[in-house]
Amino acid sequence: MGDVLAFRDLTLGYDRHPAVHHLDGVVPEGALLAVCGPNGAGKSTLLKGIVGILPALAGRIECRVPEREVAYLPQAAEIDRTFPIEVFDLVSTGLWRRTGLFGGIGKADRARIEAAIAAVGLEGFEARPIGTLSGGQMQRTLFARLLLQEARLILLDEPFTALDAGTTADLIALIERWNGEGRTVLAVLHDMELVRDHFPQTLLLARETVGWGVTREVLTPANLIEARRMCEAWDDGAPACAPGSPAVERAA
Ligand SMILES: Nc1ncnc2c1ncn2[C@@H]1O[C@H](COP(=O)(O)OP(=O)(O)OP(=O)(O)O)[C@@H](O)[C@H]1O
Repeated sequence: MGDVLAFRDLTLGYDRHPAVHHLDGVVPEGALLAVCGPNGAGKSTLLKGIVGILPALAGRIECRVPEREVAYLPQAAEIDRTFPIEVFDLVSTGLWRRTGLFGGIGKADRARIEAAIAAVGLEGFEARPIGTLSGGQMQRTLFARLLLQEARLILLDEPFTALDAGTTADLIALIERWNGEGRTVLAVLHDMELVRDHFPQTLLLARETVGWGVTREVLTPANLIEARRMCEAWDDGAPACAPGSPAVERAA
């Protein structure tokens, strides 16, 4: 198995101010990688760069997985819960890439959607409008959709924020199942204990890389202090130091 992602002197940012600076490294296929760092370290920005929402200011991302095989779960705050859609229909959108936007849902697909809803413990919630769900139920719904996507590369931005221990444990079990199937998972996480227990590899980011490798070697007290120091010292108004470059280079 090769690498699914490679970052080549990557700089990402907003209005030409870098938020992720000179990132280099590769993510091997099948990795279970935590992306950690203080608030404002550039973690969400990195995921947005990988999915192509944000073009590179300099350097590049090589993504060896076609777009249809990449799944992305943004932070809960970025998801519009007022959209009038029921749990079943939202979960069914996990099949879009296979069925097409207007493709019908057959009997087999209905069974798969129901199985995904059951797998996240939401049986009986199929007809509930998503606006009436609790935060934990909403996150379970989004994981059910991810289950149907069967993506090779799964990007999760703070998937456990504000979830109780039971919901977190259930969703971690799903992540470990995906990883056991050979899928690559990158998750932005703030809970260092959870990372140490479940994520073998960690990228510690503070706009630049503080450490990247085996979790227990990266998440040392010295590295965590250094990450905080680097973020606090960062000048948000600093210009990017190289001219613009193409966005994500992606496998067809
Ligand atoms: N849309 C935007 N426009 C301008 N600046 C932005 C935008 N989004 C993020 N930033 C800035 O980029 C920097 C990195 O933000 P990012 O959201 O990637 O951090 P993070 O590590 O995910 O933080 P957190 O842990 O707080 O979610 C921050 O200084 C932030 O203010």
